[in-house]
Amino acid sequence: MSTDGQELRFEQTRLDQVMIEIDNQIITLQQNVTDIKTDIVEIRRNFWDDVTVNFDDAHEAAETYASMKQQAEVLSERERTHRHAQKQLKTLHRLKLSPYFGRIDLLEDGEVSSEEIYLGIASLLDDQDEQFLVYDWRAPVASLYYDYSPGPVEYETPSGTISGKMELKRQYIIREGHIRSMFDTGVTIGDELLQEVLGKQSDSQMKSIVATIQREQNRIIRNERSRLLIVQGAAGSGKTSAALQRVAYLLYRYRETLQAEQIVLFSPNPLFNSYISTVLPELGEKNMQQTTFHEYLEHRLGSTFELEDPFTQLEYVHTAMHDPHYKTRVTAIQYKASLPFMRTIDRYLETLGIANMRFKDIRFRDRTLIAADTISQRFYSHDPSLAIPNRMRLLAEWLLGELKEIARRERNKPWVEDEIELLDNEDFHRVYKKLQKKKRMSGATFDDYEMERKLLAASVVNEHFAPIGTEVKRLGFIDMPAVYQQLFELAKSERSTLAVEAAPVQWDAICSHTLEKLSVAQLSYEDATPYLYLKERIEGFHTNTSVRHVFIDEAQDYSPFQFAFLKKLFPYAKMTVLGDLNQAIYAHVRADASLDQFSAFFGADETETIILTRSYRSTRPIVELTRRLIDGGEAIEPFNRDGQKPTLTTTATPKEHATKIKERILELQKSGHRTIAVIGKTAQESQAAYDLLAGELPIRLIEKETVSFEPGTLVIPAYLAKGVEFDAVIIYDASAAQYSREEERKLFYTACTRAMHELHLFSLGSISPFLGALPGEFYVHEQ
Ligand SMILES: Nc1ncnc2c1ncn2[C@@H]1O[C@H](COP(=O)(O)OP(=O)(O)OP(=O)(O)O)[C@@H](O)[C@H]1O
Repeated sequence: MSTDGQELRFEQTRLDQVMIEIDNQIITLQQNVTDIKTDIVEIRRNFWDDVTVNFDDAHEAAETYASMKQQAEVLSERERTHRHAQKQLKTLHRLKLSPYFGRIDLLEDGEVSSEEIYLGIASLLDDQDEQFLVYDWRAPVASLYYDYSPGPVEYETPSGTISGKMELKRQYIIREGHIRSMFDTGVTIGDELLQEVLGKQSDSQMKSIVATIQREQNRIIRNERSRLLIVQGAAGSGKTSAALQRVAYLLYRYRETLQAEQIVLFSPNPLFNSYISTVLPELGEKNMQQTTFHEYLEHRLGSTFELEDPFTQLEYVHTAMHDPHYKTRVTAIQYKASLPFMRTIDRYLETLGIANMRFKDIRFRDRTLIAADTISQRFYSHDPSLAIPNRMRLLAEWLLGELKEIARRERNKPWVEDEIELLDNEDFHRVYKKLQKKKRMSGATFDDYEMERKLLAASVVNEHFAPIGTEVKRLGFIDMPAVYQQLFELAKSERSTLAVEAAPVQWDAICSHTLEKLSVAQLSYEDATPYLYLKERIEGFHTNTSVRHVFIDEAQDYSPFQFAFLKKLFPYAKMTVLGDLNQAIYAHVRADASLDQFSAFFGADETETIILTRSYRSTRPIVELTRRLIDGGEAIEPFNRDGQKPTLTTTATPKEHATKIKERILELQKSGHRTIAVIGKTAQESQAAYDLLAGELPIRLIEKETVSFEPGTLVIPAYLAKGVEFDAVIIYDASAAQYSREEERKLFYTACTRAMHELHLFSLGSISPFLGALPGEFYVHEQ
């Protein structure tokens, strides 16, 4: 229902007043900022003038120190105030663009008149600092706006529940100081506003959704109780959006204790990182830490192995069906992702506590200083009831002591003499000074030459031994690759005492294949987490205790093994995992997997699951088609936004195929779409598509290394398009040749659900059975 002219005038007048207030505050604050800056420059310039420097005696030195400290404190207080004022100024400028988006009139129980509460991206107080002209959308009272329609309401505050009656709920679209439209809304947050927001052209960056957060999404954003929050949501249902607004909410709610650095988001790929990077700054918050699971693995394992990335693994799964090892590898991918495999490693660790731990010789100049056997004997001489990492630490201490002894003996070796001859003047000078100091200190007289030689020898040896010591401190004497390799050797041998839990029938072949890879220092993606887990259990877990919240987006792509690992890694963090099993594209995700598997990690009491079924990204006709591609798709509700039906074009030859796609791209460009994506099944197919199209159109190929994209036309493999969206999507080849195996269904679904306004499918030859199974009414078939 739209409101009448008088109301509109009232609202515009109020808005004008708020705009004037914002301008006034900007002017005052700007002046403040300039003054503080002048102060800072002044303090820096005169820092030493205002400090009395005198080091004549201990008392004067202490005075000097105190005066310097005081001056430094004044400076840092001014700098803090400056940063704070700058932040406020930025907030005011953001408010100026659109001071608020909603209003609720709340009559609290026991009050005689209602309060008009305006909601925006930040709070704004009047010039007396008394009345809220705008409330931050994260304030407790603001939850009413998202949770209720007019009528009886209640909300939680830190001091208890407040109840009352909501008499009005209104929404605005404000641009440059003018109310462009306003609606009084009912149950959901205005369809009109959502229609307007969702109907816009996409960008290469995600936008914030604070003005139109839906009730279910609000439950995710404001959830504070659960240790583990699981969000299962259809494609385009706002999982990522809810996650990001949740970060903003947590930073506001716990602003005294929580820093952005204590929140980590695991995202599906580097491109996605840049896609979402502007949302939090837009909301006036710093970005949380962002990484991909692979980046983490790489950081921990990169130099030991040639580490396969998940996209290469995916590429293999979708292109190497004719490889004789294919079945073995796919089974290995699934098994190594499982908890039975983790438990097998746990059992292996128990056996290592008793025998078979693998060590490296500590070597120097082609000589063994301490043999692996000696290290092993020492390791097993420790009390076996001590945890392995503790025994390793004791071992490292012992080795450092041994090395010190060896270093002392080493000083008389001929190579040391030779190196001394090669030393330059500076080294001699350094030793000479040391010698003088020693003499002064001891008051002794000794043979300078003899002493100098000794010192030089010690210095030469120490320099060579320092890296060995560092390596020992890093526990580099453990032969980790051999320990991991041995797991497969032992598990394979028939006499093995190591029971492999739930071993697949191809286990022997898996062992042989894994050993082959390891022998050339290659670590497959499926081995990376188990390897790191084993390493951590031996060396001691590198837990991160400062992180308070971990967000895992696209959680369906994480294996139980990886999730268990992450839980150990962040022992004090609450977890928010968001996913959609219909978009599970990795081979390690079992067909019967469910996000509920994660709940076992924390137990039912500490876990909450929220299901999002409404899809906002795509138009109704697109959702009508895409939801029929998957099992259980009838539960997905399209948001009622109209648009063209998807099209399907079948072509007979590659030439015709390329021509038709080119024509379609040109049409889409003409009709004003900002982002157009040609989505290939794999990198291989995307490269082929790019080669065909690039000569005649301005088009960009997105590869796994690409970290950001600009609006325009691009070719992208489906797995890199995960989490991202485009105005128009062209499925490069929706033929049976590309998408017919069950494993390809989810990849196909993921690709199609990237479209916001238009979806065009092209098929070279006969169409995919996934499409063939749909009634023709869901797309327009073009020849
Ligand atoms: N409440 C909302 N108001 C406005 N836009 C919304 C809302 N919820 C979701 N959207 C929009 O819908 C689109 C999809 O949202 P988002 O990417 O967060 O979904 P998702 O569930 O993470 O999707 P996917 O799993 O397919 O990657 C985005 O353009 C987002 O801005």
